[in-house]
Amino acid sequence: MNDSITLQAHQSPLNGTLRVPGDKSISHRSIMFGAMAKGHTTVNGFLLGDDCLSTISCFQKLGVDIQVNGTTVAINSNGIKNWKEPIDILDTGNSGTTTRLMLGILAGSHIHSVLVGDESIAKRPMKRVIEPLRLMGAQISGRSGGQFTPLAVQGSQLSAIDYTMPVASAQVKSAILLAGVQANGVTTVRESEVSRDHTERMLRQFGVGIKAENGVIQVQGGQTLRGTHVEVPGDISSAAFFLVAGAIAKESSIRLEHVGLNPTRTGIIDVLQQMGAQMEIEVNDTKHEEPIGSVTIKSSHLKGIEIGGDLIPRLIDEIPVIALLATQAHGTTVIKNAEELKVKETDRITAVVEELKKLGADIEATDDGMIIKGPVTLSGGKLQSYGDHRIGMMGAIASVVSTHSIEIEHASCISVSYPNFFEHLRIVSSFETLR
Ligand SMILES: O=C(O)C1=C[C@@H](OP(=O)(O)O)[C@@H](O)[C@H](O)C1
Ligand SMILES: C=C(OP(=O)(O)O)C(=O)O
Repeated sequence: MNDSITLQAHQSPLNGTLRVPGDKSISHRSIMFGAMAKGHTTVNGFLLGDDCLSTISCFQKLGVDIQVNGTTVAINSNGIKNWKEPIDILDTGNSGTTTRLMLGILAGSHIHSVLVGDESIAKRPMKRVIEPLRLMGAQISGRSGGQFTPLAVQGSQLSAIDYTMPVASAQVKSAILLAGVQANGVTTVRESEVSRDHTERMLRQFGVGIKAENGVIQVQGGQTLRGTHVEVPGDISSAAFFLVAGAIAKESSIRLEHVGLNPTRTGIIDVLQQMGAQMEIEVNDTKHEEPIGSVTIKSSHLKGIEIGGDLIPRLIDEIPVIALLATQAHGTTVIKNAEELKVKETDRITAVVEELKKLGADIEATDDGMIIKGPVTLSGGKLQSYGDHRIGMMGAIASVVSTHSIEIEHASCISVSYPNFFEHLRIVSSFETLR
């Protein structure tokens, strides 16, 4: 597919106000929980990205009535027990979240289904979800003993487990909790590093009793979800690209409004603060389950830092753009404990290092992250996206400081999480304001 995009070297100030599209993690869950619930659910600010559209199409194949009107979605369901068995495969596209959370949901249902995704999904590890689900009694088979898609799920009555997570993963945690809501008994999930907690927050919103304290989450099985209203904040993972752009471009100021500021997701803000970025944060909405606010960032003199430990799950998807940020910081930035990057849409350690090197960055891969030395003047060139939206956007943002134009190959993959990304990049580079 020839869908490359060339960005002229910008090197001028960036200015403007943006409202980034809805949070991807929350958008997925709003559809899943609305489909599981009895009654009517409305969603505001839904992300019309390819991944979330895959989630909608899977539930429509299960017979759930889902109406999309712009970024508002209405879901009418009689609960899981009334889903119909699909005669077609459920296509989860490029979405790890859809694939893994649906495994947990479908394992406890009454139906048979087959989950298939794209080439990237076929390489991503599913054993981490299948293993705990099988301990609950799930009947799942797939390639290599159920490690990879396509995966066939024969729904059955599940039993609760007490499970200690071997990896910090909100997808694994959520799959177990969503199976747990349907199981006999109390399911306990223990995490040593806290991962995003949207599932816990949203289950509460749907009327489910759930306890979460000090990394121990417990849910009693047999509870019924009740339809509700979900307000989706802007995605901080999308905002991250413009936070970095504003910090590294000269004489710039970018304001991002209506962004989700859930503390399990704001590692990027911690990193920018530790690097010395000029930033203002206002939390202006705490009436919904998820805190929402505005972040303004200005061109900054940045210094290299060490990023690792329990900060990693709080910024895992932002690491590609953080690596770009580090190329413009004074000193050395070390990113460690981030081996999970190897099993995302692509191996993001290799992809980031290879592509930033093409622009002249001083960056080297390590077993669990990367080491970046800065500041370095970035050149231009032809970059690969590897079909990975976050790698594509990292390359595009590099053009705000590069000396020559940057071509991004297969840039259409960016619509997985940020369909109007290039429009927003144009807005901040030409002083317009979007409301
Ligand atoms: O639960 C979620 O919505 C997500 C969890 C993270 O994945 P892991 O659970 O694999 O860390 C993240 O990388 C992904 O983009 C979305
Ligand atoms: C890893 C990501 O998503 P998923 O796991 O849902 O494919 C991402 O959006 O960066």
